Amino acid sequence: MAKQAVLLIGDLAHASDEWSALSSKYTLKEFRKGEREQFLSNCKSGEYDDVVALYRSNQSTSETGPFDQELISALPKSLKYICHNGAGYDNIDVASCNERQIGVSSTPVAVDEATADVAVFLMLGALRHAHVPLTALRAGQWRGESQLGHDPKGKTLGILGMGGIGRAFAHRAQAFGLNIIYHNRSQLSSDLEPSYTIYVKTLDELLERSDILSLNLSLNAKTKYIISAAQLKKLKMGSIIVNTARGALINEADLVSALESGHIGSVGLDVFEEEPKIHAGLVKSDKAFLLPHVGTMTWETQRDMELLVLKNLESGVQTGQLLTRVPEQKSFNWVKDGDSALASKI
Ligand SMILES: NC(=O)c1ccc[n+]([C@@H]2O[C@H](COP(=O)([O-])OP(=O)(O)OC[C@H]3O[C@@H](n4cnc5c(N)ncnc54)[C@H](O)[C@@H]3O)[C@@H](O)[C@H]2O)c1
Repeated sequence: MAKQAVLLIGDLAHASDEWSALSSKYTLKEFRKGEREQFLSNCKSGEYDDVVALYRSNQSTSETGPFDQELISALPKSLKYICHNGAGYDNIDVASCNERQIGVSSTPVAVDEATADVAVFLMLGALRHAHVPLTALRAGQWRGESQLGHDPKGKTLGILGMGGIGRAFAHRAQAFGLNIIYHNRSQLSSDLEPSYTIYVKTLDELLERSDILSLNLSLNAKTKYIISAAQLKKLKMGSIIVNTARGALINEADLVSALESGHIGSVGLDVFEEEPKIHAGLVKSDKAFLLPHVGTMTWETQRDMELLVLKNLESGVQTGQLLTRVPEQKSFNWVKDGDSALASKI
């Protein structure tokens, strides 16, 4: 019997050997580099007509463009699984995948620790206005215009979105003596909810009580601009915002106005509304501690993410189950539930 085919889109940096080893079981096809038009044309020509599962990533969006309705409708009829490398998958039109009954997995869990580490780094950087001494030192001005910062101890940290990264951040934040409150779509079950956190029922209450607000929820049509001028006003004067989730959760222009007025004391941001473009008001602000979306950029985490995508791909092809299927697909009757016990150990 002919081997089933799997397709790699974009590059692998850490799991090339594991990918190559799959050739004993599957026909390996690759679209490592190219343009969207070329990829669409390959789909139409029948080149991928035997492909059952594909590997893609946030990075490979630069080769194919987003997996939007146009691209998903061009994918071969044989395709059953899109195994995505990235915890965020806002560049995949999941609704179109649902229509075609294509399963989609992402890489939660593997990203939690590294991204939470960056959230801590950003929180401390924002509390200390670290941008000023860092740039002064390299300009030969020693401390330059550095001013006193703030301690985290005794402040209230409000976490919006208490998933894997939110919980990993809470775990770290506890060590700094912060009081931790959170708001989530629903309160976490007792086995998931850390004992040192308090659930608040509304976003408004979270905003009103927080000294530091951390965004840890996913971006979708409902959460875009969840923090805009009206929500920023509800935060205390001088409060701090940390965002490691997605830039478009915050209206960046409103954020810049709030920073300029002093209502927001400082920000620590890893993500931006129109990456790689950054609002000029943020770039020039001494109150903004900024990183260029490096949340998961460690050797260990990048390798774990690549391996998890390959595990999803194999699990899909072998058993019909994805280990870390995106939550939007969990209620469909064509979905076979993954082995959640296994997924939680990854
Ligand atoms: N900076 C980076 O490099 C980086 C790395 C990994 C992930 N991320 C981003 O972080 C986000 C969170 O990742 P995660 O793995 O913790 O996701 P997750 O799915 O485990 O958690 C998200 C949480 O947000 C909650 N939520 C969703 N909508 C909400 C709403 N309207 N109000 C309140 N809560 C809501 C969900 O209930 C869930 O508990 C991802 O979606 C991704 O975009 C960024």
